[in-house]
Amino acid sequence: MEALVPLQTAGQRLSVRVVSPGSVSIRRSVSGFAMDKRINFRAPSLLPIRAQQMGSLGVVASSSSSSVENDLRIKEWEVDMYQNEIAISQGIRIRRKPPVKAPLEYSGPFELRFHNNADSSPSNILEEITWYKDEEVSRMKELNPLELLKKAVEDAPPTRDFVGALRSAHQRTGFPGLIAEVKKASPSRGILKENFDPVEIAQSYERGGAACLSVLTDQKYFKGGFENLEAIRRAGVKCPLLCKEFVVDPWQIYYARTKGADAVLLIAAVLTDLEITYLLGICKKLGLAALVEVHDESEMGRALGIEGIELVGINNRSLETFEVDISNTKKLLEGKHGRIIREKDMIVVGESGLFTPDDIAYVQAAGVKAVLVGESIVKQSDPEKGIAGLFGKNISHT
Ligand SMILES: O=P(O)(O)OC[C@@H](O)[C@@H](O)c1c[nH]c2ccccc12
Repeated sequence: MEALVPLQTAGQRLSVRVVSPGSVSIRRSVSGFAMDKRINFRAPSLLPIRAQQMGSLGVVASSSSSSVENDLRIKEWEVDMYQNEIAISQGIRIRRKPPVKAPLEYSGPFELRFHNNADSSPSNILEEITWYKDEEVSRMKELNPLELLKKAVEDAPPTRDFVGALRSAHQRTGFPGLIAEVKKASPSRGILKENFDPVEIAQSYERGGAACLSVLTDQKYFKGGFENLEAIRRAGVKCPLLCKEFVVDPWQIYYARTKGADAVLLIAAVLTDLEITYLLGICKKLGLAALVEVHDESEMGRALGIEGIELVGINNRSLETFEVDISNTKKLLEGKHGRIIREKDMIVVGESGLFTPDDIAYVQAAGVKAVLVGESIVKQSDPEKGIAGLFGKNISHT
């Protein structure tokens, strides 16, 4: 992807280059010296339009470099503001970056609006994680450029069938297929397991009859890591693996694929419909399944309107308040939404707060064909037995 927009202004040259689906690099050359600036975009598929908008700089740029820089800042800021507007119109409360005041001399469509949303501390934990992720991903991208990841993906072994594994476990056991989570800690519960050996836990889950595994890769808030995903895959575990991450950029999907993931999580509270559609396309191209996670009616409605979703997760925990209520799964599967899900034969995953055979029976009666469980099984000294305890029955293959 090399969309080039060369702009000639007095004494200097600007060019905009698309470096990855989510970012462009702007190069300013003045008398032989080049300076690069990277801008990340919220809605990557809007990129060609954005690049054209950048083109208008050619008209507004003057010979003074500080004014060119300010024009750039204004464009960058406006792009963020447009993207926030789209998110707000879809009922998304999570802001993807800390709000920034309008650049100097700004006049335009957002003139009267920026102070409404100018609180610069995150409103909840999900927003905090999202803001941190944005920075973290920018750093990681520098170390692992997309071009290299794309090459690595070409040589990567094929992915395993995540959805198929859930369906066949459901058929084999008569219970919802289990996605067992390798989880050391969480912001709401603190450390769940002190002597945490991800490979041992994964193998124990597999022996216990888990259909798939979920591996938390977020380091800062969940004490996870991509090295856990890699190690579990390398240890010969056969269950398909879900990379449990806060995806805000397409680059993360390529990265997950190179680290051994078979599926990724997409959180509807953070991503716009267009982003979900775009990221689903990348997953498909890379042979990955996508678990689209919703928490309320509005997110469920959005997810059902997006073409090509096979797996919907209903999180019983609010990532904004940490409140857990397993009746959320039932509530979101009643009425129209439940009907659409049955018609489309989608798999719904009941997520979080499941501890007992009664809990499993409750969400199964509500209509889920799979469950995602962390705390209640990871905490057991023998996670394999933890699974039998959770279902009230041994569900292993033997
Ligand atoms: O440990 P629990 O309550 O069984 O929950 C597991 C899983 O659902 C939870 O970890 C989870 C669901 N969605 C997420 C998104 C990000 C991080 C973590 C999660």
